[in-house]
Amino acid sequence: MTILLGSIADDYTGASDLANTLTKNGLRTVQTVGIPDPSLALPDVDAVVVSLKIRSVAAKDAVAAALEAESWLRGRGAGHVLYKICSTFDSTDLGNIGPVTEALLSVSGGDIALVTPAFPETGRTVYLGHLFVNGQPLDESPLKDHPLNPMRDANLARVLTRQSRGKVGLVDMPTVTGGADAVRARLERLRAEGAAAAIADAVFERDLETLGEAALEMPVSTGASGLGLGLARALLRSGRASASDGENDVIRPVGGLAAVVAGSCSAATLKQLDAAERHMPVLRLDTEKLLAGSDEISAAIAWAGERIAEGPVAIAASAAPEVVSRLQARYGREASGHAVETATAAIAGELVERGVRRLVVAGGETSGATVDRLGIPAFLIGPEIAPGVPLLRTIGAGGNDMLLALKSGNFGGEDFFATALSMMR
Ligand SMILES: Nc1ncnc2c1ncn2[C@@H]1O[C@H](COP(=O)(O)OP(=O)(O)OP(=O)(O)O)[C@@H](O)[C@H]1O
Ligand SMILES: O=C(O)[C@@H](O)C(=O)CO
Repeated sequence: MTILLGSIADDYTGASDLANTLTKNGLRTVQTVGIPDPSLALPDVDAVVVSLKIRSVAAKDAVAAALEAESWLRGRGAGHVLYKICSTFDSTDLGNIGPVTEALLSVSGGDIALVTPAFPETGRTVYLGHLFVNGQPLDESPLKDHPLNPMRDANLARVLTRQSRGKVGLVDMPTVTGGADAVRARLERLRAEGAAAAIADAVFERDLETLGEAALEMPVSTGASGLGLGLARALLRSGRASASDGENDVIRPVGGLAAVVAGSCSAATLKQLDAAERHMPVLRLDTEKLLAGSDEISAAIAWAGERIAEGPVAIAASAAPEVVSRLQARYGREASGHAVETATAAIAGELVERGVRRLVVAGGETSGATVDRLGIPAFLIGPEIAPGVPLLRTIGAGGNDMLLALKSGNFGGEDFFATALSMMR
């Protein structure tokens, strides 16, 4: 297998989001969970997205994991590696976007990376280096209350500078509008001034096509699905890849029981859970009890056991910002996040033990913990459920094929859970 485009995703929902975009734009794509075992038979593809769970870990651990994935991808021919980050630039000042980008550059012989989280299809745009989420500056959007990495600064050059050793420049909108040559010239100037990363403006898909064309000539870039779209279209335009129609085998029915497990506390997920109550039983976990060590997991499994034969059920740790803050004040931000993830993953694991084969998971960290717990090695990419969320089919799960959707916290319309389950048979 020779890979044209390699990607390292900092979380699993982000990986499926990017894999969805690459597939929709004509690249045959597979999503692996970590570096695949050599015994895993992967289909012949143009792009591999290696999912890692490194968004919220210490920078040195994120760098080590990303470099290992980079070496695996380059060893299979990847000429360009995209570091897939969140379209809302989720990270902290000690965070990993800067260190991982710089480490990938240093091993690949590159000297500057284009960086843009723009993904216009889901309302993420970058103008003069500032990120807007559905028209609101990042620091005024619901992301200001994120449980793990509250985003309180919309100026991405400033955010990235705080995480980086090198200088951070800007490829502004007038430059992007000038086309790929203007972007190349700007990058040349920034490089000469010693910048190792350049935040790039993008508001429309055509901006991402321009950036994709320029980025493809360099070994490394960092961005969200929008940059993936630009890179995929540039690969097709260059004739190096030819458009594919996607994988039909993905939607073959799997049968079994169906469930939703949610750990995302995003405004979108909270609304989706309220809407789900119209279609299915929804259990809201008591996270105080969960962390106090009471038997909340067994109680949740017993609750599901009484209902699931009749149809899908949903179990959610998700809570409003003030509830999350109370738990964090008591146990600490990382410890409470980790404990809740471990519990939701354990619940998902038990549900699968009891016959669930169609599973929707909401939240990146939650999905990472769940997919790891289930030991799934890789996914084929199916049709899109909502922008940024494809239907996934497990690869290498033995006789236990499953259909999954890993929903990024902020993605999907109000009826996302019902829509996703209706596409899984
Ligand atoms: N009630 C709660 N109190 C405290 N933390 C919680 C609670 N419910 C969930 N969490 C934690 O909040 C974090 C939510 O992060 P997660 O990545 O799963 O969702 P998200 O950030 O909305 O999704 P994405 O990363 O895809 O945007 C997880 O660590 C989860 O365990
Ligand atoms: O880019 C996004 O917003 C998502 O793919 C994601 O990474 C959320 O975890």
